[in-house]
Amino acid sequence: MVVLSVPAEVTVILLDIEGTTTPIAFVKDILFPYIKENVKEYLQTHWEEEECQQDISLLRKQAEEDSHLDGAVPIPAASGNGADDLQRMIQAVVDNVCWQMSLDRKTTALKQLQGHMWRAAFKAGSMKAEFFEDVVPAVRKWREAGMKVYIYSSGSVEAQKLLFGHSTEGDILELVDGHFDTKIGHKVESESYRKIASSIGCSTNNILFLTDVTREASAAEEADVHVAVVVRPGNAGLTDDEKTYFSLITSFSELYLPSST
Ligand SMILES: CSCCC(=O)C(=O)COP(=O)(O)O
Ligand SMILES: [Mg+2]
Repeated sequence: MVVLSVPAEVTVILLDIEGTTTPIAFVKDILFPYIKENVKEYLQTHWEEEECQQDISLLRKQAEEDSHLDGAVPIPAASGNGADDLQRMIQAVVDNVCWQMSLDRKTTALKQLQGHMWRAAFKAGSMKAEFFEDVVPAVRKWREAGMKVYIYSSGSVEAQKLLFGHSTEGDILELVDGHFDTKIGHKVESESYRKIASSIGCSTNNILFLTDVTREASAAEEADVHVAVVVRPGNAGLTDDEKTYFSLITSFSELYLPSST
């Protein structure tokens, strides 16, 4: 087995979700189709609720910022003129959400709505989050060795908590010391990692970030964060240069903590 030694200065392990702790297939084949199939009905049922109105305001603001993009879908402001107008607005939000999802966009607006929609499915027990089998044993071991474990995903903090709270391994939320999402900044921007370190109260070089996306790994590395790229079944392939440049692991069990036995 390949072993990757964790530098002695590392005290925090920061984990991506999709493609790192959790199969991309679970996200693409279960989580995302749930949104596409249910978004219209969800909006019709929850339209009057404050949380839903906040989600729509955020989506509308994002749609304005996106107006210069090819194929962008605008969301008109409410005119308050009857049922037809409401149905037109709902359809515009549905089309906007589907357009964003067709590009796998990671906007805070889209991720916030998705998190709110998944809540019902997770709480009803009709959806359970999948984790690779090495994840839970490794995280337990790291914590026993004194490491802090944080999550940084484009999925909203609320969605992250749903996944960890309702997994095929049971409720594993207690294994996580804290969560970050795109509210702190995007994962391909170095500044996000500096803000995460500052929020945890450590230096960036005390963090080891595990992700499947090399652009995220590069951004973290630019901020002086240690990184390893996680290679999992179903993940996007890496170029030869990326394979040479980055430390690669295929399982969390390949990480060796000098402080553990
Ligand atoms: C709580 S994660 C749900 C999956 C998701 O929406 C997503 O965008 C995953 O992105 P990641 O940053 O974890 O690769
Ligand atoms: Mg990922």
